Amino acid sequence: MIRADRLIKRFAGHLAVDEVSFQVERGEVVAFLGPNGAGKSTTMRMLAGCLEPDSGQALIADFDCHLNRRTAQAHLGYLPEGAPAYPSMTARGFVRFGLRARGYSGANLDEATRVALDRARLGAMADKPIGALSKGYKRRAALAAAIAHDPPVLILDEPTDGLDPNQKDGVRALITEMAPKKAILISTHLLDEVEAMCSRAVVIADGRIKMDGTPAEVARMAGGSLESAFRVLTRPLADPVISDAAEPRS
Ligand SMILES: Nc1ncnc2c1ncn2[C@@H]1O[C@H](COP(=O)(O)OP(=O)(O)OP(=O)(O)O)[C@@H](O)[C@H]1O
Repeated sequence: MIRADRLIKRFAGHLAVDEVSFQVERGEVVAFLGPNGAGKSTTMRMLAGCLEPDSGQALIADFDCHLNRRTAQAHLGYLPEGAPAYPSMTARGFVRFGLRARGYSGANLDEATRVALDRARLGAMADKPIGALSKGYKRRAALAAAIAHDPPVLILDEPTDGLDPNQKDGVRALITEMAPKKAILISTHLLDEVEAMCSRAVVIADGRIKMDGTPAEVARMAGGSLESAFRVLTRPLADPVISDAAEPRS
């Protein structure tokens, strides 16, 4: 359902994404892991059809994200980094706006809006301007808009960023609930999140894929802990190599 095939992206000569390839099938929740600046958001933006790759192909539900962008995006819910871009709109208005653009109207529009706001737990905040919401509620407004049309593919860039622990649990539960019918790619820096809800982890550093496996397989390559594996796999090239790969850096 999601396919990155040798994606390459340069910014002013800097190679941000370097021949990245992986796939996500229906029923999978795949974690996209990597240090700051590794190339996660850039890859996700290319998969979402928001950024053109220099070369390689991004496919959503077998549709090319650039040659066939509108059809690909019809199958996709994308939560970008940060907050929705319309601070004077309410969260409800923002969700309705997105649904209308996708052709929803009348009772279907009302029902899809109600379900999305409910699933993202907006509560009374649904009718306040987005600009007046806290960071966590802004994030939830964006999440509601991403899932409102019940797409088969979700690309969620740090979906729990800015949420308090209870709300993090709520979003994880929502992702787990949606997982059987969807292909879901999430980026996160929270390794407990990966163990709690992801069936696979793709690790990226310096724009290149370092490992693609189940969380247990990734953890096993460095003594059984995801944190140690993350450190070993994403260690800057200039760092000295530790003789025992099973030991995390201090
Ligand atoms: N629009 C842009 N113009 C120039 N450089 C960019 C642009 N977007 C990203 N980059 C660079 O590309 C590299 C990858 O950035 P990206 O945002 O994809 O990383 P990331 O893995 O999502 O990081 P983080 O975990 O901090 O969100 C970085 O070096 C970043 O500075």
